[in-house]
Amino acid sequence: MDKGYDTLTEYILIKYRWAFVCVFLLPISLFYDLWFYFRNWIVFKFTSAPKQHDKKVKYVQKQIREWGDHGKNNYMCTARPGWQTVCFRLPKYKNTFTKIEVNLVDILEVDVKNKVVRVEPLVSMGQLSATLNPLGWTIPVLPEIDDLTVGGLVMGTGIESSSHKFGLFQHICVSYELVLSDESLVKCTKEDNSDLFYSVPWSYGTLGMLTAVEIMMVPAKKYVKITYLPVIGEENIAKQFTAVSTDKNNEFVEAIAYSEYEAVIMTGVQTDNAESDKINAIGKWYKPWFFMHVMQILKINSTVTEYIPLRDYYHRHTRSIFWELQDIIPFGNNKFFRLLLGWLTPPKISLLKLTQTDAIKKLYSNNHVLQDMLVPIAILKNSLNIFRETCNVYPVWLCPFILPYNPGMVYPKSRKETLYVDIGLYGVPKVKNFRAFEDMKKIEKYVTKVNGFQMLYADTNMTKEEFRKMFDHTLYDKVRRKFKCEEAFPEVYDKVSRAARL
Ligand SMILES: Cc1cc2nc3c(=O)[nH]c(=O)nc-3n(C[C@H](O)[C@H](O)[C@H](O)COP(=O)(O)OP(=O)(O)OC[C@H]3O[C@@H](n4cnc5c(N)ncnc54)[C@H](O)[C@@H]3O)c2cc1C
Ligand SMILES: NC(=O)C1=CN([C@@H]2O[C@H](COP(=O)(O)OP(=O)(O)OC[C@H]3O[C@@H](n4cnc5c(N)ncnc54)[C@H](OP(=O)(O)O)[C@@H]3O)[C@@H](O)[C@H]2O)C=CC1
Ligand SMILES: CC(C)=CCC[C@@H](C)[C@H]1CC[C@@]2(C)C3=C(CC[C@]12C)[C@@]1(C)CC[C@H](O)C(C)(C)[C@@H]1CC3
Repeated sequence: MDKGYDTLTEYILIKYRWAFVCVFLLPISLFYDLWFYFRNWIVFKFTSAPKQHDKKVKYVQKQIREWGDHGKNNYMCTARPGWQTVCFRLPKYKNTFTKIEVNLVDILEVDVKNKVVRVEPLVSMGQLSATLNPLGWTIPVLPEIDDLTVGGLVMGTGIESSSHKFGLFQHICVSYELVLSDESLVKCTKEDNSDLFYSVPWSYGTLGMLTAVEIMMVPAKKYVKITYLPVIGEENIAKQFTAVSTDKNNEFVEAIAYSEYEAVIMTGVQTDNAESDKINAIGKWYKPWFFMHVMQILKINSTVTEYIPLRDYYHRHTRSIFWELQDIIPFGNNKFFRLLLGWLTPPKISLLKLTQTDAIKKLYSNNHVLQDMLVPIAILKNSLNIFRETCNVYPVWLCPFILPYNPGMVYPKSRKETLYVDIGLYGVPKVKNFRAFEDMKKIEKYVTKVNGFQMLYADTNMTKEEFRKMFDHTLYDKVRRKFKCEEAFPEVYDKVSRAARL
């Protein structure tokens, strides 16, 4: 038995998680997907969603009224079960708060004239790209995990390789409709109720219940022409990555760093015309995992160009859950496994969460890093060095984004639009004697010092004071007082801190 496991059962549950995943979770994931697919298809066929919307919003209002009638004696949260969310842990508060059913799952209107799509909060990214792309449209920032929802991305945040042009998910949203704690339904935009509009992003459901969102649309083309540029050398990586991120001709920019010295920078533009010998439908079940495919290009060490079908590009990290699936199904990228069972992957993140044992949770808590840190791109090299010294996790995901100087919790302290970069650390730390709490706290302190931000789907070890230092609560506090949120919802920190999550 390997060192580090307390019991034989713990050893088996962790080492052979793949057996459970392959035999049970993959087929269950398939049925789960099919069910939602057909349910949505029927909704679409009978175009009943817009009519149902008002009725469903009234039901949200009714539940909030009842909460008021019952003396407002505890906080409210959505009734969405914690295991369904794209977040590492389960929210503890779902057991104690009043749960409001916000069962709004439909795309309401595709308004081609005004280039806006109106959606309900439980619409997922997979659903949105499947619906809009065949119509010749897309949203400018489409975060890549299929199961991410509009509500979660608005109330938290979302990022994608087009964010260097368009910003974070909230920056492509035109309006939000919310039911507030006094059961009133309000719509907010940059012009109307602007304080509320700017306070909603990163508020994690602590201002009201979101019922609809209008999102900008842009035309979609058939392919993304992607150029892979292998880069060697620390200095070069930061320099070239910054250069391509500031070039607005690039519609998509991301990089994967495989070590301190090696990375592949990827830039893309949409096109309808492809050279047929260079088309690569990376989304097909038998194709290698995307990060492995990119690693091969690093080995070739010369620039490669390919044409990837748009939806395959958007969901390129879905099949291997970035590089997380290799720890769960170690042979998942094997050619035979892909041919035979690749079409069943990935297992649903929600079902993985639902079925994980305490031993696995302990392992991920103590010996796995799952974090996205957002820092100004000017200090990319220094940040990579600090993260490597502290946890040494590779591959590292790099995704640039523009952060406008808008009111709210997250803006550049320089008070002018600034290019930032999301540094995604997902994997097993290779430093000796990794101490999850202390080492991540060190990183959080560094990120605050450089005016950066932590993505809050991940664990945060900050205290409330430290959290308030990273995220400016001035406008948020004002809006909470104005809309009487204090009696209805906890503060963000009390929903995302370690104490609030299991
Ligand atoms: C509210 C609504 C409105 C729609 N409007 C239109 C329309 O105006 N015009 C049109 O042609 N089609 C519309 N559709 C149907 C949708 O476009 C089809 O689901 C899609 O064509 C299937 O594409 P695919 O086979 O490539 O998906 P796949 O490649 O099989 O799906 C890949 C992944 O995308 C996600 N996904 C795909 N489809 C759905 C779905 N329907 N619901 C939830 N998740 C999904 C899943 O996560 C799945 O894992 C609508 C669907 C909905 C729910
Ligand atoms: N590429 C990317 O950008 C990625 C982003 N993420 C992160 O994943 C999370 C989104 O995951 P997802 O599963 O979609 O969302 P979640 O269910 O995790 O929701 C996130 C938060 O939004 C609140 N919320 C969701 N819907 C509503 C609503 N209708 N009204 C009020 N509050 C609402 C939830 O409140 P409550 O707790 O009350 O349910 C919760 O606090 C975000 O935090 C995002 O930053 C993760 C991976 C990739
Ligand atoms: C900004 C971007 C692109 C963020 C991507 C974040 C993903 C890599 C994260 C989000 C949720 C996440 C933490 C998750 C996991 C891996 C990394 C994920 C997918 C897994 C599947 C790892 C295995 C775990 O046992 C468990 C199932 C709990 C989690 C669930 C959430």
